[in-house]
Amino acid sequence: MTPAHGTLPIADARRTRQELVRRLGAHRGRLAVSLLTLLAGTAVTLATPPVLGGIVDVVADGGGKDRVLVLGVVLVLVAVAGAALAHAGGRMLVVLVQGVLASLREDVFETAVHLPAHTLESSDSSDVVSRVTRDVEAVSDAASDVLPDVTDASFTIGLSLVGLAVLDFRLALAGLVCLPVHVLATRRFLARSHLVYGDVRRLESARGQSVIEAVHGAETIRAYRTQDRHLGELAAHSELAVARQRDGVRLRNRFTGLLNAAEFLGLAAVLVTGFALLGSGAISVGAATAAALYFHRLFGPVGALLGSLDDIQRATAGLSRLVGVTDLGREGGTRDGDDRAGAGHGRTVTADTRHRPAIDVKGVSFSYDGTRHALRDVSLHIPAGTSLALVGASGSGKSTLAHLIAGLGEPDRGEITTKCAKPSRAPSRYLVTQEVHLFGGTLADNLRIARPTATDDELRRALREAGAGWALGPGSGLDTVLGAGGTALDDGSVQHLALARALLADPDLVVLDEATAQSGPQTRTLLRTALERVTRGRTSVIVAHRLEQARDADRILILRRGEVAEQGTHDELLASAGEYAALWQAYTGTGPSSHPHTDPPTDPHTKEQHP
Ligand SMILES: Nc1ncnc2c1ncn2[C@@H]1O[C@H](COP(=O)(O)OP(=O)(O)OP(=O)(O)O)[C@@H](O)[C@H]1O
Repeated sequence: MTPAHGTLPIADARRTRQELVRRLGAHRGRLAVSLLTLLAGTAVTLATPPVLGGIVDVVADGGGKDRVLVLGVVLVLVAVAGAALAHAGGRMLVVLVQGVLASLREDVFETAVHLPAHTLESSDSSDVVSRVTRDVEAVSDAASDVLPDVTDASFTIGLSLVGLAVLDFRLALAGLVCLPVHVLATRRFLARSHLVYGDVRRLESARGQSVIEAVHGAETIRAYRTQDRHLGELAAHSELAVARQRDGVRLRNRFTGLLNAAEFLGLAAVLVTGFALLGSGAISVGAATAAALYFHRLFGPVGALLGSLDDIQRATAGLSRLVGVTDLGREGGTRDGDDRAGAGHGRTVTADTRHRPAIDVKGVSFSYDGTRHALRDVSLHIPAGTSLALVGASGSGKSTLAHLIAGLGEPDRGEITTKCAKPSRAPSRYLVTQEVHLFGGTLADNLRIARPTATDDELRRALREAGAGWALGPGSGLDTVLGAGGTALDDGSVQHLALARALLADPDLVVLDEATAQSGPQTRTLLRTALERVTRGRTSVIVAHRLEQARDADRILILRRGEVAEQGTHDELLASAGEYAALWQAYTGTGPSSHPHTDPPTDPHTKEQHP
């Protein structure tokens, strides 16, 4: 019953860059040292071509062996120093970037683990899995294998061109002949590979989703004998993914071919220019040799740089997907009653009622399948700090509306806005549903999911206020182990714990969907008190399962087939003698009254079919 569709968000290029700069900026000192070390390594090796050119000149002039020997020793020293500096700089850079990535990875895991169950459910589970595995891997591999090479290659290219220009600017110009081909090939490659790699990742995700669905639903698939259909779907997804991967390989081969052509063109231009300059006496044979060597030195780095582009593209795509997840946690907004969004960001304990939002729902329509409306043109207003009860037959759209207000999903039409008196931060939202997860661990662990910093006293207070004082009685306590292998709790008790979590989370907006559906008559009064405690002073939306919950709310909205049938206070609605008044009469058996003297025997809902 979740209105959200689609996959998890992906950060745009600007936001991804911003996040990268922010994370790297925190280590700018170390970053500068590693880059300077790499630059120094490249600068040292710049001496190689002129020294080799010097050897050529010495030999051509018939110079002594000693000078050749000295130049030979210089060559060795240059090579050793260059390699040592490149190694040290590269290592420093990798260690730094891996550290930054480790913290990003932790944030992604943290956010993913604490995402509201409904957000996870509404996205393909393989999307989440592929982000925390393949995307993290792609970025991490690029950081270790590609980044040092790319940095080194960039420095080598820049400094080699400077070296060429120092020998003779005409040689540098000749070398630049290959530039237009490089630029054109690269632009074409980047424009297309971006799409192709995006598609490949999406198709791989879809293929993963088919596998996960088939595994999860194996029993059902067997029972309905739909193995062939599922295998067919899986094969179709695989074929699409492989076809797109093939497009990627083709694109890359074409790109590499163009790069090679450009390099040979450039080398030919440098050799011809060197020959001409030598003929006019402008440069020596040694200088012409050095120029050819400088240009030849570019082959490797340019190839490495451009050849890494697809790794960089892949890593950038992965990074955008990772930042998309961490941004979800940063928004800190919606969290499920059973799940806490990322620790450290989001959850706010506030006694400041100015953060309680007023909610405006304007002309909201929503459909799960694009044909039947679950909600149609719903408008309502919830003043800050007040409660609204949603009443209606089963299937009338209560849960859909409640989930949309909780921020899970976007309406197809219309808008839902929140406004608070102190708009310094987004109001925190909390959704309590019937599906309450208990994690393996102690009672205290299970409560601290809602507020990790809560003291034992705060946990006890929350339990008492949520009507779960039994959890502190003899034989129980905060250290009681719950979940598999521990104490089993009945559904009603679990609901009490869910409400205790809501109290600990102390949200500005609380949405209670079926929060008390499990209660038997004995616990009903306790839960009613707990519910009153959770909603008191907070903006709250309650999917009312019993009409006394509606009576306790500040306002009531009756939904019929996804549309608003009536809304008002309990007394107003009784006075208007409409649908709510009729329900109330049937519910209490007392006729119009604001003081029912019996607990209603049954849930007043009947199943409703939408047109
Ligand atoms: N995940 C879903 N996919 C498709 N249709 C859905 C989904 N969840 C609900 N619906 C449909 O949307 C309509 C509104 O459902 P919704 O659950 O919001 O009603 P409700 O009033 O909360 O019902 P209940 O009291 O039984 O929970 C119904 O027709 C229902 O069948």
